[in-house]
Amino acid sequence: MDQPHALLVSSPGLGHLIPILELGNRLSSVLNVHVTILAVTSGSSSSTETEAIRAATERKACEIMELPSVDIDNLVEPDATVITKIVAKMRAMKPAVRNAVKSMKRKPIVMIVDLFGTELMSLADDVDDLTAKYVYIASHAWLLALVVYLPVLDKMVKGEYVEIEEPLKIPGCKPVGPKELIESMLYRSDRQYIEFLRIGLEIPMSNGVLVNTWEELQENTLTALREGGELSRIMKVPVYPIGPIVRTKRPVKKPICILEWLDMQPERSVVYVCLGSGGTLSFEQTMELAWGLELSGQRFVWVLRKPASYLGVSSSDDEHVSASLPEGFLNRTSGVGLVVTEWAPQVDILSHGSIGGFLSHCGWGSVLESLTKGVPIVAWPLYAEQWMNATLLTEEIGVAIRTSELPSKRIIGREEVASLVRKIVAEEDEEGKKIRVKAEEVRVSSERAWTQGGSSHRSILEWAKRCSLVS
Ligand SMILES: O=c1ccn([C@@H]2O[C@H](COP(=O)(O)OP(=O)(O)O[C@H]3O[C@H](CO)[C@@H](O)[C@H](O)[C@H]3O)[C@@H](O)[C@H]2O)c(=O)[nH]1
Repeated sequence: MDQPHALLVSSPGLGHLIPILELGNRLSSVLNVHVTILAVTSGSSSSTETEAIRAATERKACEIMELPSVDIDNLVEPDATVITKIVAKMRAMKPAVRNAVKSMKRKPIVMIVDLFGTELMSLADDVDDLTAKYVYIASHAWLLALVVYLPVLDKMVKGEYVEIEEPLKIPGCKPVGPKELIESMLYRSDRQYIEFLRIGLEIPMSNGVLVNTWEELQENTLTALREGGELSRIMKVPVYPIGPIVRTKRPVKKPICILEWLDMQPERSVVYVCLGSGGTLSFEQTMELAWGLELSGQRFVWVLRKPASYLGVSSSDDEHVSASLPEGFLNRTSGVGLVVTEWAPQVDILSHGSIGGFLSHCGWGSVLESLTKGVPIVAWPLYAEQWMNATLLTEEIGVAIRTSELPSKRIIGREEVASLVRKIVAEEDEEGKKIRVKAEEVRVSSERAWTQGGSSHRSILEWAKRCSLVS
C-alpha cells in the first residue's frame, strides 16, 4: 500500500527553510510517511539556501522541489520590509504551488505551511485528497499566542504599540511589553503589520498548529492556547508542541579547521558568537563587540560573515568585514580567538565540548540548537520576534543573560560585552553558574521530550493519527 503523503511548503529565508526541512525529515523518519517539500527560496543569489536543500536531499528522507522564484519587484515598494517581501513572494507563488500539487501522481493528504504561507492553505480546497491543512510555527508558543491575539489587540490598543505604558495582556500568557514587541508591530501603518493581522486571523482557520517547542518548556502558554479561557477560544484549533526539532551534527567528511581549533581548547571555555543567517551590526557596534571580546579575556569563535540582507543579497565583501575590526585585533587575539567570515557549521560548533556560551541574536533555530546542547546564551536580539525570545530565555526559562538595552536602540559598549561574556563562560561567576545549571536541565528536558513516550513524541503521534497519516 502507498505510504500516506504529507506536503510541506517553506517560505524564503534560511530561518524558514531549515525548520521545514528538519520537520520533513522528522515526519519521514518517525511516522514513516512520504514527504514532499516545496521550497520557495529567495532566488538564485542565495547559495546558502541551495546548499541547505542539497544537504537535505542527500539524506533521501524527503522529496524536495525548489520552486523557481518569481519576480515581485512590481508588487512591493523597493523599501518594503523583509516580511512584506516574503509574504508577497508567497502570494505570488500560489499558482506555482497549485500546479506543483496538481501534477503530483500521489496526492498529499495533509498540507503544512509556515507562518508566512497561511494564504496558501486555501489551495487545499482545490485538491480532492488534501483534507487537512496545518500551520508550523518554527518559533515558540508565546509568539503563536501573540499572533493569534493580535486582531484583538488591534481593536483594543489606541495609537502605536511602541507608546504603550502598560504591557499588552494576553490571557494566560506573560504580558508583552515594549521590549518584547515583534518587529512587525512597530508601525501600524506598515504593510507588514497588516499582513501579520491577516496571518493572526488565518491561523485559526487551519485544522491545527504544530509548534517547535515542548510541553515542559512552555507549559503555561501551551495550556492557555489549548484549555478553556479566551485565548483557546480564539485559537479554536488544536496546538501540538512537537519540538525541539533542530538540525543534528553532520558526519565529518573532511577536517574542519574551526572544529580542529576547538579540539585544542579547554572544555566549556569558548564563547561562540553568531547572529544568525541575516543579522548584521553597524560598524561602530562591530568595533565595540571586538574590543569587548578582547577585554573579556575569554576564548571565542566569532562568525563575522559579510553582511547580507535576509533575502540573500550580499551588501559587502570579506575585506570590508576585516576592515571593520579594530587595528591589530586579529594579531592580538590570535590563539585566543577565531574570526570566521564564512557560513559556519553552527550545529557542529555548538555540539563541541569546548563551547561554554553562545552570544546569539536569539533566532529560534539558534536558540534550540543551543538549548539542546546545554549551552547558555548571551541574548543579543536584533529583529523579527527576537526581543520576545530574549525575554523568554532570560525571564522565564533562565538560560540566558541579556544586554541592558536592546542593541537596536543603542550601541552596547565594550565593558558590557566583556562582562556578559565573562558571566556566561567564566567558572567563578554566581549568576553565570545558575544559568549554566539551568541550561543543563533544559538540555535534559529537551531530550526527554523526544524519547519514546516523551511529550513531543506523544504529541506528534496524536497529530498524525488525527490527520490519518498513521492509524
Ligand atoms: O554561519 C551560520 C549562521 C547560521 N547558521 C544556521 O542558520 C540557522 C539560523 O536560524 P535562526 O537562528 O532561527 O535565525 P534566522 O535565520 O535569523 O531566523 C528567522 O526565523 C526564525 C524562526 O522562525 C526566527 O526565530 C528568527 O527571529 C528569524 O530571524 C540556524 O539553523 C543556524 O545553525 C549556520 O549554520 N551558520
